[in-house]
Amino acid sequence: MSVVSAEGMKRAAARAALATVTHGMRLGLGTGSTAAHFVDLLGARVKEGLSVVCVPTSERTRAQAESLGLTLSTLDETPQLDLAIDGADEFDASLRLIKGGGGALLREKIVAAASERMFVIADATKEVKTLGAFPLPVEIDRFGARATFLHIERAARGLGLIGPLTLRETAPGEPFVTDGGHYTVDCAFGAIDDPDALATRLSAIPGVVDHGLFIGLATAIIVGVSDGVRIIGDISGELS
Ligand SMILES: O=C[C@H](O)[C@H](O)[C@H](O)COP(=O)(O)O
Repeated sequence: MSVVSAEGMKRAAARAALATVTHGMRLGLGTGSTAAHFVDLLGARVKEGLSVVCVPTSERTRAQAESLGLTLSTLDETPQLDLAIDGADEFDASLRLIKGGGGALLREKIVAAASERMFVIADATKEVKTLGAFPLPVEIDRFGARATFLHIERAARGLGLIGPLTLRETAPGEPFVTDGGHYTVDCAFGAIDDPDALATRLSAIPGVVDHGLFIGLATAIIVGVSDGVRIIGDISGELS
C-alpha cells in the first residue's frame, strides 16, 4: 500500500494542473503551499522553453515567481487571463471554496474573476460536505475595524452563525496586514448551510473589503489523492 503525504498530494495536483498549461497562456498564480508547488513546477517548464505570462496574487508568490525567472505582469497590463491556478482551504462538491487562510483572498478573487477559467489544486483533506470547518477569513478595512467586526457578527447571527470571530494577529496585539493593507477577521462559524446568503450579507457590509467564500469562480478542482488525482468539474474545455 502506498502512503502519500499531503505534500505529495498537493504536488500531484499541481503537476496535473501544469499539464493543462500551453504556450502563450496568461496565467494567474495563486498563493499558499499548494500554489507554491505549481509555481515551482512551472518554473522548471519555463526553463525548458515554455513561454507564459504570469500575474501573481501576492507579494509572496511574486517573489517565488521572480526567483524562478517567470515573466511577470500585472492586471493593469494584462487585465484578462486565460487560467488562474490556486489552492483552497476547503472545497465542496459544488466547486464552492473557502480561501484566505494565507491572507491573500482579495487579490486571489480579483485574479480569479479576471480569468477565463480557475483550476483549484488541493489535497484530498480539503474536501468537505459543508463549508465552514475552516474559519472563514473576511478582509476588512482598517478604518472602523471594530465597528465592521461587530457588523459581521450581527449579520452572521441573523443566519444562525455564531462564531467566535477573531482578528488575525501575527503576534499578540499585532494585527496581520494583507498585501492590500487591510485586516483579516477569521470567523469560526462551523457548518455554513447557506454560503450564498452569507456571501451576500458579508458583501453588503461597509468596511468588508471581501470575504473568503469563492462561489461560481472555480471551473474545476484537481484533487490530489493517494493514487493520483481526481477531477471535479471540467479541465478539458477549449479556451475561447
Ligand atoms: O490566502 C491564501 C490562499 O487562499 C490559499 O490558497 C489557501 O490558504 C490554501 O493554502 P494551502 O495551499 O497552503 O493550504
